[in-house]
Amino acid sequence: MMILKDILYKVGLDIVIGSTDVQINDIHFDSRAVKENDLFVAIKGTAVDGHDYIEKAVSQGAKAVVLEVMPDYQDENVTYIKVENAHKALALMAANFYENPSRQLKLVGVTGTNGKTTTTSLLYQLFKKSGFKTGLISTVEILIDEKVVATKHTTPDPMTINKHLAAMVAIGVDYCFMEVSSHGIAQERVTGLEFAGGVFTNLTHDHLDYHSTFAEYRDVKKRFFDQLPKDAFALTNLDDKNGAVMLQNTKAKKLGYALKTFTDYRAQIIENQFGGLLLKINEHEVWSKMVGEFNAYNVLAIYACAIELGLEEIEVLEVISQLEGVSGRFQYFTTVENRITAIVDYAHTPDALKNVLETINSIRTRNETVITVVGCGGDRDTSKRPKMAHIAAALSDQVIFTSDNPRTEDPQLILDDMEAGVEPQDYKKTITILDRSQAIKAAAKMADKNDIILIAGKGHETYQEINGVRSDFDDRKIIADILNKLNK
Ligand SMILES: CC(=O)N[C@H]1[C@@H](OP(=O)(O)OP(=O)(O)OC[C@H]2O[C@@H](n3ccc(=O)[nH]c3=O)[C@H](O)[C@@H]2O)O[C@H](CO)[C@@H](O)[C@@H]1O[C@H](C)C(=O)N[C@@H](C)C(=O)N[C@H](CCC(=O)O)C(=O)O
Ligand SMILES: Nc1ncnc2c1ncn2[C@@H]1O[C@H](COP(=O)(O)OP(=O)(O)OP(=O)(O)O)[C@@H](O)[C@H]1O
Ligand SMILES: N[C@H](CCC[C@H](N)C(=O)O)C(=O)O
Ligand SMILES: [Mg+2]
Repeated sequence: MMILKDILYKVGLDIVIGSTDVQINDIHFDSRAVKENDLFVAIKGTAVDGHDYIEKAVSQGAKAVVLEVMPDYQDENVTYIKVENAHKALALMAANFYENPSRQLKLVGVTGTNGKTTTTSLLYQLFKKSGFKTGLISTVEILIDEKVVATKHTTPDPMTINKHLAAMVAIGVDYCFMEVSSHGIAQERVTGLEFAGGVFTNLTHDHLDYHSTFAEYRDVKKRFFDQLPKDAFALTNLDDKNGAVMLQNTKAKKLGYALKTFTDYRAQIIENQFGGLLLKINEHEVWSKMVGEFNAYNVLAIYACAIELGLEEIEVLEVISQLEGVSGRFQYFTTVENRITAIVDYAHTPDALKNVLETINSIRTRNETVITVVGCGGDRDTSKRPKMAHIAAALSDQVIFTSDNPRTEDPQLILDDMEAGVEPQDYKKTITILDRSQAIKAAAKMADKNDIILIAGKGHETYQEINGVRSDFDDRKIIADILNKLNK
């Protein structure tokens, strides 16, 4: 409960009709959740306009409404507040409502197309192992130190973020690592949070349905760094074409990390095998269980971040060698009988798929066959479909195209979009099997002694969404069961 006036602190108000001296129980941006004495925020969304639900929210007991356009009909018992940007207002009000928890711990945001979950989860593990109470807000889960909370978004809405940050503060969490998605920045989900640091991983093709051009996608990511305070650090990957752009206008301390460019934090790959990476960071050799060149970037980023947050170099390097891989990211096992390796990876962008397949190709020791099972999500960027199919076919020996959360789309049409990207010389390598478990089964049947099966796109996910309905589905369980049944 909080007085409306206090909730509105620092929210620029255009027009106020009614009193701001009223008690507010809770804040909602969905009319369906509004109860007696709540505040409703009307948001113009991508599907509908929250302004159409103002009367409904009021009829359910809303005491105040924050909006961008004043309605013709106004209830005299309700306070109406017009703001310029309701997304921004919601974020600032959420921070006020939970008493600005981000200021009471050290919050670090990680943005970029790929590597956010990996980097934040490794940072969480690193700080836990170094003895701190730690928080994590990620695609896979939210962790309030050791308490696990399920999540549906990479970057949740501002009420959810602030609620969980407040729960972290309440139990004495010192550091929280969170993923900052481009949707999150564009929709102001992270506005009003005080960050101690920001990290940029990389920028490649994704979400070009939502951000209409690559330049727009890049500029949204940059906005996160533009908003960092002076005493924060801004750490960027200088081997990425857009790495330097992120720091152009930031007030924060500018830092770089790279394998190929001379900058503040540098690493060298000495060995890259299935068992992990041997890296040289600052003249020290460090072993990591993470696999592939792309993970060398993730490891270097967490090292730099830990140093910037004041941890001791030698201790950090020691802990890095103990860190485990992240759920559904290059998660693999090998069968006992025929030494078939099955890898489940969350590669759902062209660049991620290319990295994972190049990693597999560079570290396979014999002439094993690489069999890839991959699909593309429905109701998401259609332009990445042919690109992902092209990469899968070019870099594998056999490919099975299949479904990955078709959502409301016709699964066959998604596969048609994908197939259009396959080069004629690769046609004979590819087949399509709509049903994902059948596709995985076919891959398992094809696999011979020492072969490698990559199952890409779903990683940690435990569902398959078809026609808007989610059913239980876990790539890891399915491949393990089938290989077991086939006695491979
Ligand atoms: C495209 C997108 O990002 N949509 C997000 C957005 O919803 P929206 O703007 O589309 O909302 P809308 O349905 O048009 O409704 C507008 C407003 O009317 C309200 N409403 C609606 C109906 C009603 O009866 N009453 C009512 O008040 C809604 O609550 C909303 O406030 O704001 C909602 C609240 O924060 C999000 O849940 C929703 O995420 C949807 C479900 C989604 O799928 N988002 C994905 C694309 C996403 O956000 N992904 C990113 C990045 C993923 C990654 O690459 O890692 C993420 O951070 O997860
Ligand atoms: N630093 C990196 N550079 C390029 N590719 C990476 C990197 N780290 C991980 N990947 C690849 O991208 C996939 C997704 O990784 P991760 O889940 O860490 O990314 P994310 O940014 O959190 O993705 P999302 O946008 O879905 O939240 C991995 O499974 C791997 O294939
Ligand atoms: N956070 C990403 C994840 C995609 C994962 C893939 N399995 C899919 O469903 O498309 C998105 O919403 O675009
Ligand atoms: Mg993620």
